[in-house]
Amino acid sequence: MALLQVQGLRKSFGARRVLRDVSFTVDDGEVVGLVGTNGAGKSTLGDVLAGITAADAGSMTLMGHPYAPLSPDDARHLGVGVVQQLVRIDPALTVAQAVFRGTPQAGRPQAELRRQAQVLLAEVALDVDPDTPVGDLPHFVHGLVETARVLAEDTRMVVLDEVSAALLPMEVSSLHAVTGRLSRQGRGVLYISHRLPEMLEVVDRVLVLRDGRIALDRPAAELDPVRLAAETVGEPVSLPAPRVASAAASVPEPAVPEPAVPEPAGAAPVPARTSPRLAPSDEVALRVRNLRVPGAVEGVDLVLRRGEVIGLTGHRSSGVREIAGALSGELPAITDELVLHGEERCLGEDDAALHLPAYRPDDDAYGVDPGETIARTLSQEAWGALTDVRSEIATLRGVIRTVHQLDVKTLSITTMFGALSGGDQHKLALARWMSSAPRDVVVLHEPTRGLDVRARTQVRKLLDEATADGTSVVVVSVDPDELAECCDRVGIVSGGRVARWIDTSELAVDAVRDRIVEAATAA
Ligand SMILES: Nc1ncnc2c1ncn2[C@@H]1O[C@H](COP(=O)(O)OP(=O)(O)OP(=O)(O)O)[C@@H](O)[C@H]1O
Repeated sequence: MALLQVQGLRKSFGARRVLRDVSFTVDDGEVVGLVGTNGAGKSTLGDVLAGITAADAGSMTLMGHPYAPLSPDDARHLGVGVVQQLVRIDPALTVAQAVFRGTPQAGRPQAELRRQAQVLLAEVALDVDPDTPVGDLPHFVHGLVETARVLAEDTRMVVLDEVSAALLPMEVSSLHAVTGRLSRQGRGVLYISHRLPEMLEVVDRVLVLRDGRIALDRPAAELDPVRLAAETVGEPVSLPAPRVASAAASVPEPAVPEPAVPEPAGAAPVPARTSPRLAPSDEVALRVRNLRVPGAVEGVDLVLRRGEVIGLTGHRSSGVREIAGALSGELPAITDELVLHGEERCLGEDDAALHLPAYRPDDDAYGVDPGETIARTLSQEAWGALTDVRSEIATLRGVIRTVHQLDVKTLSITTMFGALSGGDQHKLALARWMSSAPRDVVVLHEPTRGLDVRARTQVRKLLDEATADGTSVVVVSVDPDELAECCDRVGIVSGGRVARWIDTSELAVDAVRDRIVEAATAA
């Protein structure tokens, strides 16, 4: 008998039919991956399992008993724990209180909870003091605190909704160790992720949610990331090409026409390749010599050419966040030399004025009002300045074009921004930010986080357009695939310095990813 059985689940939001007929099972001790494009309905399914939202039709059983939770507490009580995507824990709680909230242990003495929390936090590889207020933690840590809470609970089924999205490769390994432990305890795990190569390492079976149904249910051993990406979008996908290539090394388009429908699983899909772009110019957009942030950055030299994209990555305590903070002016910094757009500048002890515009998906609701419509969100200031119906029509056409180009799953541009899926919100927020940021030198934190394979290509196109216009970009990321796909060079930060630069030109994306992981692990 299956641990969890889901049969004919349906869920609509107004006219938007998200889950049309979803049926699947999860067995005791089984780790099942759930993938789908942005807006496919993965979190909606997680929310139904968590008792956050009710299905319109269909049935579920857990351990053979009817399962229809009325709230997250009810779901936990019945045996299902869910770590939600974009979870926000009450900032006033300490980490120990957050880990044990709602569990049978919650009433135990604080000292005991503190001790037990320390053990669970170590299991999820989270190096924080259990007395730290949750409000002091970066957002990505909330998912790990919730994962520690799941370990403290006595649930039979666990849903992990994009917990790995903002984690470093070594942190993902710790998460996978936790997943393995849950499985050995006989618990079932539903693991939702867009990071396909990593996901395939940990799951037994994969479900693809497409067009409101489970379009594929297959053992992980029979899949690879390229095939799975194709199954996810329902058509052959582009393999990311090296970002910069000489004409001789450029990868030709496939000679065979692409089939309109997906190949049946078992036959290799025909991969198209995105074209590599030309090398950036020799003109220096930013030169920083001996950048220091007291206590964190020991002396970093950066040279960023016009139209170039460089990446920075490293362990949490490597200093990479502080380098980014210094570049965007959030942290005071000192340099021996600073050249920005050909102009010599000076950063002294009292003058930390390097204010490069920075985009962060971590910002609450991406700095956008979630109650505002897509139309207003994308048209921004221009909306208030509209003087006649023609400019209004032109603005709305632009909004519709963006929504269409970015493949945002919505029936109308009057939909509230906050009602979009996490990935669709991120895509639109980034497009909005890129269109309003000065065409200059910018810092992007994890520009493809939580995006499906097609959306990653769209973001890369946005980057290519911006760099072709002369913008230079510093990408700060934990995800080696993102760095490999987006950057011309990647700096591995360790001990407050760039320990090594990896040149991505003319290398396949997998080769770059392997080098980044190897260098970051060694550092
Ligand atoms: N409360 C809501 N009101 C209206 N529409 C909603 C609501 N919640 C979800 N939706 C819609 O349901 C669809 C599925 O969203 P969901 O968050 O489940 O997608 P997802 O597969 O998790 O996507 P992502 O990978 O981007 O996180 C989206 O089109 C979204 O706009």
